[in-house]
Amino acid sequence: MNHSGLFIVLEGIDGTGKSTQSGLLAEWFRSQGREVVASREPTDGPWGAKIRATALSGRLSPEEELDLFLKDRRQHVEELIAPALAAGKVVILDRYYFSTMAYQGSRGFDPAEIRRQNEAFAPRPDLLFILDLDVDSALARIGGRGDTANEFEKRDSLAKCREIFMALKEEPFVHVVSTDEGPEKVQAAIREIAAAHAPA
Ligand SMILES: Nc1ncnc2c1ncn2[C@@H]1O[C@H](COP(=O)(O)OP(=O)(O)OP(=O)(O)O)[C@@H](O)[C@H]1O
Ligand SMILES: Cc1cn([C@H]2C[C@H](O)[C@@H](COP(=O)(O)O)O2)c(=O)[nH]c1=O
Repeated sequence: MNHSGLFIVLEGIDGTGKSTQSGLLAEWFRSQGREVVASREPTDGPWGAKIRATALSGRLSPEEELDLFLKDRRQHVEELIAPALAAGKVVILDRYYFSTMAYQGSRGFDPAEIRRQNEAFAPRPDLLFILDLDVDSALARIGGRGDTANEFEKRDSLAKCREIFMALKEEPFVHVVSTDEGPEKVQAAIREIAAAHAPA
């Protein structure tokens, strides 16, 4: 999909700092005078809400879960992402179909097939930041946030998710950023890469 906007996605296992960094990045682009649409997946729409409920009540079957994420994303692309990019805005997502590759891939689906299914309707981002942190540190941060690990945040599953994310690292639009250091340092690294790609 050709567009005049800038499409940035942040990915990584739970607790790596995606929400923190996407908020800071949106703030920075707005300070540069850019119009920004920041969003997340699962979305706050009907399908996304259904998915979020299962984080506490217990996960659906892998097939049902994948179906809901695809339904949520189709609505997200149609109603928010595609129109914003067409209008030349900066779109910043906290998770996208790479999370589907990782989390539903860790439940037995082929990540490459998930990617093919999604890229049939979901535009590939201009920049993908994979925030990387070891699983135990990520789980500790979830605890530090005041949350207890939910049904999506089991240690062994997150380790598999991390592997699937890292398998993307050689692709030209992918940038792996360790979040071992403080939020400000991580954001400085992200902004340096984003600035080099932001159209004048
Ligand atoms: N670089 C960092 N160093 C230390 N703590 C951090 C860093 N970035 C974020 N945190 C803290 O770690 C916790 C998790 O951060 P955040 O919620 O942004 O992660 P996330 O990747 O969006 O998690 P989830 O996928 O579970 O929503 C928060 O308490 C946040 O304040
Ligand atoms: C987009 C997407 C997300 N997930 C999982 C990953 C998370 O554990 C939960 C909720 O996301 P949040 O970042 O904690 O808000 O959903 C998934 O399994 N598949 C996906 O496609």
